[in-house]
This record gives sequence, structure tokens and C-alpha cells, in this order.
Amino acid sequence: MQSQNYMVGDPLSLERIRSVLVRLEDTIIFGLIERAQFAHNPRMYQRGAFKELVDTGFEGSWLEWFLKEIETFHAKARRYTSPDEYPFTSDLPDPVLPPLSFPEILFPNKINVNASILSFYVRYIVPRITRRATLALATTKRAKGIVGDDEFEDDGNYGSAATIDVEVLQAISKRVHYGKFVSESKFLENPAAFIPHILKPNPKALEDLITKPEVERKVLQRLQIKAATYAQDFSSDGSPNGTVNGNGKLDVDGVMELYESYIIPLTKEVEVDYLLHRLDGLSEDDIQRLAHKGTQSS
Ligand SMILES: C=C(O[C@@H]1C=C(C(=O)O)C=C[C@H]1O)C(=O)O
Repeated sequence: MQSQNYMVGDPLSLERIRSVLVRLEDTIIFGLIERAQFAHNPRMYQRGAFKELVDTGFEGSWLEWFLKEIETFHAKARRYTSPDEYPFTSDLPDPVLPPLSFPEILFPNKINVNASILSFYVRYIVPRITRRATLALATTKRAKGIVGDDEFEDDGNYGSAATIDVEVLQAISKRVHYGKFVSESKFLENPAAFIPHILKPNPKALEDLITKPEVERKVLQRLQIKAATYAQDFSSDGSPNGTVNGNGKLDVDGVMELYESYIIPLTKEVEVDYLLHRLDGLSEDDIQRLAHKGTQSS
């Protein structure tokens, strides 16, 4: 499985890299709209809750089992040989296809923050964006005289909801790990600015160098407009009919929180971690050449 994203144009053009991040906003927002159509279904995220049904000995959650099964197949199709694809599952099988020759764009690294992504998605994002569907379900069940709070958050759509969860998680993972391309681009633009804080590790100084407040402000401004627009319902002639009491297909504030509290900070964490290891294994001469190169690639 080959991602063409970074294979077209200058792979380290910051403008082109950012355009991929912008496009992933749509993928993530529409995935959240789809997930918001189902109830929270907390059982899906409880480790061991389905262990008598899934693989013997698998101690993970329903969602983690879905990830393992889907990523096992995708690994055989060489999805994770691409430098912009990162699995949530460890110990995946080797590809059945011969390796593709990817251009060596990123400095060799083993950064994978998917465990953090899975944690914040399950603990904070799913409960938040499924509130409306969960409330509607509880109202319906109460009207039918069904009692038992734990039932109120469960519509039984474990397969559909997990399928969408995997798609959203893969899009968030790609977006966050694209921070490596951002970092490589910024590093090669001005290696001398970064090298002192790598040789004498200073994560704060590196974070200050990669942080672009104006870019972040525009990301959040664009997201708010996109989420509010996509959250609307549209009448049969295509005209937007807004939202009812601010309730559209999606919790717009939830999307903003996802980016402001999780996606952007984690992207910057990836950028800084990538930079901290950017000189690993290089000789003094290599580093000196980099320090004097400026905007040429190393
Ligand atoms: C991704 C970049 O690096 C940082 C992270 C950003 C983000 O996650 O949206 C935006 C700007 C920077 O603070 C970038 O410069 O485009």
C-alpha cells in the first residue's frame, strides 16, 4: 500500500507538507461526523470485555482487536513500509509484496506516538463527540421503560463504530507523524539554529524554534469554519439549513478541543523528538558540514 502524499512535488516543501495537514482535517472531521452517529459504546474500549469472543488469549479491547486484525492485513500489503504510515499494533507480519524503493527523506527514527493517540481518543474524544447520539439513545430507552444506566450508552453497533474509530485513528496518526516531515523541512532550512540544542539537548528551545503561533491560529480558525459548515444539515436542494439549537451532526467545540489540546501539541512533540535524534550517528565533520549548509539538503 503506497502513500502518494509525499511522492509528488518537493517532498520537503513546507507549503506542500502543510497542504497534506489541511487535507487531513477534512478526513478527520468527516470521520468524527460518522462516529458521532453511534453511541459511546464504552464496552468497545474496555480491555478484555470480549476476550471470550475474540482471539484466545487476546487481552486487549474490542477496538484494539479491530486494529490488530486490520493492521495485520495492511502490513502484509506493505502499508507500514511507507514513512508516512505508523501502526498501532506491534509485532505485525512482514509484507507479502516486495519492498518499494522510497526516497530517503526522513532521518532514520523509530518515533511512534500511536499509544498516546489511542489513549486520548478513547478517553476524551469518543465520549465527547458521541454525547448527542448517546443522549438520544438514553431518551429512547427511557421512553421504552428500559433501565440500567450502562445500557444507555450502548447501541450495540460495535463493528460499525470500531471500523470508523480505526479510520479516524489512522488519519490522526498520519497527521501527527507528519510532524517528522515538518521537522526535517525546518531543520534543513536552517540547521545551524537547531544543532546547538540537539548537541546539548534542549527540548524547550527546539519547541520554541518549531512553534509557529500564526500557523496554529490559522489551523484552528479554519477548523472552526470547516467543522461548523460540515456539521450543518443540507436540504434536498443542497442549501444549508444550519443547525438546531447549535446541535449539528458534530460537536464543533469537540473538534476544536481535539486539535488544540491533543493533535497540535502531539505533532509538536513528534517534531521535537525527531530533532533531538536528528544528529544520531553523524560524525563531527557531517555535523559541521550541516551547520554551514543553510538551505541546501544534507
Ligand atoms: C506543523 C507545524 O509545526 C507546528 C505545529 C502546528 C500544528 O500542529 O498545526 C502548526 C504550526 C507549528 O507550531 C507547521 O509549522 O506547519
